[in-house]
Amino acid sequence: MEIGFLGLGIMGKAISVNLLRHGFKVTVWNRTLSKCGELVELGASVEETPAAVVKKCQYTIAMLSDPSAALSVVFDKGGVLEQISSGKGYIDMSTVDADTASKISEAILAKGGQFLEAPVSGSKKPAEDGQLVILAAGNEALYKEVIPAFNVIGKKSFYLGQVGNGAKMKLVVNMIMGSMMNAFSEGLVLADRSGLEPQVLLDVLDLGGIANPMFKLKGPTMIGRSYPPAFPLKHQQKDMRLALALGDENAVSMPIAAAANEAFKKARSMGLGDLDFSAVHETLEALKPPH
Ligand SMILES: NC(=O)C1=CN([C@@H]2O[C@H](COP(=O)(O)OP(=O)(O)OC[C@H]3O[C@@H](n4cnc5c(N)ncnc54)[C@H](OP(=O)(O)O)[C@@H]3O)[C@@H](O)[C@H]2O)C=CC1
Ligand SMILES: O=CC(=O)O
Repeated sequence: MEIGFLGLGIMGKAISVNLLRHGFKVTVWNRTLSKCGELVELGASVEETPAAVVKKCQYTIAMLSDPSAALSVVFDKGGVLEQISSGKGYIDMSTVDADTASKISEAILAKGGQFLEAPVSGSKKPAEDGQLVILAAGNEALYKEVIPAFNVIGKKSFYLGQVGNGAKMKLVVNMIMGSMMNAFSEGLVLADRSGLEPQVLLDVLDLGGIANPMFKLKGPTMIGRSYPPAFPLKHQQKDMRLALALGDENAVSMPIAAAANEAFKKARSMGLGDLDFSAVHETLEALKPPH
């Protein structure tokens, strides 16, 4: 199966490499074209525009930073819409809101193409290992056609029905994750400031009912105040913002998510947006050196 791939950031690169390793032919494009070099060394082809990728491939996957990037790659000059047509499928794995997914879907359908939104849960390492959770919605026939690729990309795919449901599910999951990260961070500081050993807190948490892979993975680096980006903080804040907007639309009060969003915004204002989202830890006053 020949797959086009648009967007070679942390996730797009890991997914494309994984597809190549499993024998898929992959043609890539990235806004900063120089980032395609590493993929070419691994056997990928490269094209100079999203339109050229879509022209070449029956199926094209996108993995882009946010709604504005996802829209730009479809609608701008040299974009997906210029070449999408009957018999071609476009699969957007970016985390966006339901309105953005619907706008893209309508435009692709108007040109005779097929559309699937397929945001993913899981970060850099699960992407490298083909262990993502895929939250697909839209054209069910296209979903079935691309299952061989989804089986390589993820450990489980969900088909969630109409376009928008994938985006909503992803935003709900990341709203919970962002809130958890803030509670975890406060707990690490509280343990430290009250005279406990944070590493022992991690051991206790890991044996109890709230043990989870995120605490296990991020805890040690947070204690060391090191935040190499797996999931950039600016994207987590974007997801909190979009989840809060979904809450507004549905009159769902989310005070905990709102507070978490403020913490991520504060982290961005401190210049931490490109670090891992666990860097929200640095916003806590207690971590700052005394004056
Ligand atoms: N990292 C993670 O753990 C996870 C991320 N996600 C989601 O996946 C998506 C990608 O995340 P990630 O790979 O981490 O992000 P990165 O910031 O590493 O990569 C973003 C990608 O989007 C491209 N891009 C940004 N703006 C534009 C634009 N205006 N036009 C065209 N391309 C653009 C970038 O191109 P360029 O190289 O030129 O800047 C790059 O290829 C996001 O929606 C994120 O929320 C979902 C699950 C996990
Ligand atoms: O969107 C991020 C993730 O870890 O999932």
